[in-house]
Amino acid sequence: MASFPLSAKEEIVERFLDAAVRGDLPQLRMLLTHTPSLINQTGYSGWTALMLAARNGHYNVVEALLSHGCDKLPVNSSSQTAYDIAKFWGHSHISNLLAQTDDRCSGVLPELYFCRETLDRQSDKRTDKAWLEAQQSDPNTVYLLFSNINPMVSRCEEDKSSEVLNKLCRFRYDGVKDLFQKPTTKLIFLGVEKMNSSSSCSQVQEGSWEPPAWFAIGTDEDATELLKRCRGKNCFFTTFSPKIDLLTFSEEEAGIVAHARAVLVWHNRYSFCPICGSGTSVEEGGHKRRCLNLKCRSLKGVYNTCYPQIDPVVIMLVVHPGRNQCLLGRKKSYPVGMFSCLAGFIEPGEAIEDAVRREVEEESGVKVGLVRYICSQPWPMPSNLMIGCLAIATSTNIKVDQNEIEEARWFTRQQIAESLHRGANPALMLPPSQTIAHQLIRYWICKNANL
Ligand SMILES: NC(=O)c1ccc[n+]([C@@H]2O[C@H](COP(=O)([O-])OP(=O)(O)OC[C@H]3O[C@@H](n4cnc5c(N)ncnc54)[C@H](O)[C@@H]3O)[C@@H](O)[C@H]2O)c1
Ligand SMILES: [Mg+2]
Ligand SMILES: [Mg+2]
Ligand SMILES: [Mg+2]
Ligand SMILES: [Zn+2]
Repeated sequence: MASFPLSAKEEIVERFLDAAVRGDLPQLRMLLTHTPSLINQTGYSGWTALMLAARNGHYNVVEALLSHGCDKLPVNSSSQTAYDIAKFWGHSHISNLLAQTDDRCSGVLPELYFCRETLDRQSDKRTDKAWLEAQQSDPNTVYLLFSNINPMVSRCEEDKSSEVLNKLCRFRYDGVKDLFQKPTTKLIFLGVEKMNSSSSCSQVQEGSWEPPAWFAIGTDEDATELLKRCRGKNCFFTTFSPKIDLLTFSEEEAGIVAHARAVLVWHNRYSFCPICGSGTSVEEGGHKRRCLNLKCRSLKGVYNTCYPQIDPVVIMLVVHPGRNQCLLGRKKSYPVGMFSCLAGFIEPGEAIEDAVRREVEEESGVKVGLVRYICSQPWPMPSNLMIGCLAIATSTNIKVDQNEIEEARWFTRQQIAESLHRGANPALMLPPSQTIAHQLIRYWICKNANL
């Protein structure tokens, strides 16, 4: 077979990869110092230096590559990451190293967006009326304002490179107390601040530090009037494209928004007793509604209609029986090129596993066998609980239910890894990292191909 001379660039890539194969750390370091862009390059074999070092058991080379910020996500033509390769060849010290360092190939999910419990909910305090009243007028208490279920926010101008764009507007008692007089105002006790490094040390030591309480206020007052309380600051309510706006809080604030929105939307929907239609009173720091009709059945025994409701939804990454492809679908409403995990509401009397199997078959015609729960995420659009699973398909033919989704397709690990690694490409855009769908997909890619 004729061989063609290598270009200067190809030659240096091959020298770099050869150093990784041989475990020649000084040579590898020298090349990397001269040409840092070599780090994630692949040669003719389609393997990166990390894969080659992992294959040949060169722990120190893997370590050096990782310390230079090497990407662990790329896969070879057999859809194996460096982690898979190290594991396959029995280099457990290397696969352990690849699994430990950072979030991405560990097969361990990072904390999900909307999941951080920034406040201590102190649910026992919800029935302590005197304590709640004292907190309301306390000058340290923090109030968040919601127009309907949308929080008042200001644009974060400090760090333009950050993904955090919106910051919750915080008010003190004097700035909002007039709203308490209105009968339609809802006041939700969200919890108290957890002690952290910013809590005053001397006060904590003396035991005199009382963590500030946080409340959400839901009001139907005119939004423009409400915004005047910010005195000219760049504030607004997240009414426009709520999904996008709600994904641009800090992790700390996202969890608080998820809690408040789900409770407020429940108040909006359940202002009258669902059992007898009478009016209701609000109790327990906004976490309960009691029917005012003394003869109502809801006052006897436990009625879940008295408490905030959430809707459980299954969301699943369906894996091909051959393990190297996954099934993603797109709704008409998705941005062009975006595909995501299939999802659907759990129906009454249905177990999670059955809901997964039914929704996948309804939407794509694909049959599912094994279902494994992975993680969950509150999804305040407005009050879903997303239950994330991996599911193994037992059939592969796709027949889409056009009412629910526009298209479903099998994607290879390579296609997914490339989209995660290089960002959106015209063929495949994955949902943003704040979604459980994205994290399930990443989790599957980062794990060993054998589930
Ligand atoms: N966080 C994520 O990554 C992510 C990804 C996909 C979907 N989701 C969320 O999951 C939810 C459900 O997904 P879906 O729309 O594909 O569900 P789905 O496939 O069950 O289809 C929705 C349809 O089912 C019916 N339905 C049945 N029970 C319902 C209920 N309790 N509430 C509302 N409608 C019900 C309605 O006709 C509705 O149009 C969506 O609202 C979406 O917000 C989140
Ligand atoms: Mg669906
Ligand atoms: Mg469905
Ligand atoms: Mg459904
Ligand atoms: Zn009633």
